[in-house]
Amino acid sequence: MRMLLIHSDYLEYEVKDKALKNPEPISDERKKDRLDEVLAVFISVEKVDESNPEEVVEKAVAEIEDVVKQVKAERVFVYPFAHLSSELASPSVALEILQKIEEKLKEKGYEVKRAPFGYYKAFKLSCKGHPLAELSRTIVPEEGVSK
Ligand SMILES: NCC(=O)N[C@H]1[C@@H](O)[C@H](n2cnc3c(N)ncnc32)O[C@@H]1CO
Repeated sequence: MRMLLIHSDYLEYEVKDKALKNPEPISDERKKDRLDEVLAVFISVEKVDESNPEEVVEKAVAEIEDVVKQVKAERVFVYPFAHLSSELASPSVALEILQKIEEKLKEKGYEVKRAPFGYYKAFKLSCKGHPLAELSRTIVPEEGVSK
């Protein structure tokens, strides 16, 4: 999994078109959305993640929480982003992992939104520009260790 984390004044998106034959079904209110004072987390789920999705979710949540605390972000935007890797996981596995990341962060008490999966989206982002405002993380499951 590859993550690009941008501490932002805001992130807003608008769904434009389907990018997959069967994108995630979404309600009207999720066609456009915005969060202010947010840690935007752009995530490419990778093929290697399919060997242990649970472990990858756990590690991703830990990394996101670590950055949230460092930058003192007030909320998190999980953003599916298929452009950080050339070894992408299947859409079904990727969506499941992204939904689990959202769920676990909410369980920890964070205010979280997740941008719709399987669409082309317009987005606006205002990066805060401080030294920790732009970070990347790579997460891989342990070799052959399955729970
Ligand atoms: N910018 C627009 C876009 O990326 N659209 C992507 C993601 O929303 C989603 N997607 C598909 N596979 C993946 C994956 N492995 N990881 C993350 N997202 C994925 O499906 C769209 C087409 O690839």
